[in-house]
Amino acid sequence: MAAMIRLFRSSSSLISRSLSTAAASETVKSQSYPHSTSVEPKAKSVQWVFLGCPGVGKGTYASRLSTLLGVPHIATGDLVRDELKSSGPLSKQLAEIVNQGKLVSDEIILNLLSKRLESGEAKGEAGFILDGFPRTVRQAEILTEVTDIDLVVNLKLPERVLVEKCLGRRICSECGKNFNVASIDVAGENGAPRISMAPLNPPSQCISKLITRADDTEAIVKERLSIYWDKSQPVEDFYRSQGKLLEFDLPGGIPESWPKLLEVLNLDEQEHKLSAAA
Ligand SMILES: Nc1ncnc2c1ncn2[C@@H]1O[C@H](COP(=O)(O)OP(=O)(O)O)[C@@H](O)[C@H]1O
Repeated sequence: MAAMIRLFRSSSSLISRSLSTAAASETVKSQSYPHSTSVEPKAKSVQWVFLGCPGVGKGTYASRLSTLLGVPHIATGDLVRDELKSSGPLSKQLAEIVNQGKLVSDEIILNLLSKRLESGEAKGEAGFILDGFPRTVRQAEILTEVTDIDLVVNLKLPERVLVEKCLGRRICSECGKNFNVASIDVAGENGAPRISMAPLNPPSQCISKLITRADDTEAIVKERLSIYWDKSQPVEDFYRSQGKLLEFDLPGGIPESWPKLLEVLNLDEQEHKLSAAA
């Protein structure tokens, strides 16, 4: 136990050093979130967290917002998968955990995140959109100890849609882009609206190179969902009680959801300006 605490301490102090540098740059403060926003993207560096079940689209929307706001999108799932691809000593140990849909230890995640933040700091990165972290209340507490989070966006979809989306997910092994071959049309239950999502098909040059994540099988997706309800949903309550949680029910696929998300974040004007300038 003492060894574990020492490891947490050293990991959090690493994170602390990296994050406090990011925080030293001008940061959007939380007073206007989650009810109304007045962000001036690019001019300020946000420190946001994306929460949501496996398959909800955290990576998609966090990545789009990171481009719009000029801050790095840091996904701990990607850090874990990069480590898995390497031949490092951690790789075999991680494969067993991840392929069963279980959570990696806080110690490993904090080390991977610290390394990523340090390399970003060296490149002059400021702010961040975190995706997949924090995933436990303990991780959220550690994050609170080391920096201020401005806003936590909680993306939501019905469970049936989540499973179908995970099973339809494909990645091009060459260009790394994500696609989804699922054609989703789920009737609304208990007064919720119907949800339809057209497939996001790959271009012809990617078709022969598509791969599926080893943890995107039906049994493992269900295991990941049950771990989410058990370990990660309390993180929603953690941030809700701090008034930082912005709940966002996705109305459909990217064409329907992206403009609505920009609207609730008060970023729609900004996107118009950017697309007009492009
Ligand atoms: N913050 C974290 N804590 C523990 N394990 C994590 C964390 N982030 C990622 N992982 C590991 O990496 C896997 C893939 O993460 P991610 O791509 O975020 O998955 P999901 O699609 O389930 O949201 C997780 O199932 C887990 O094993």
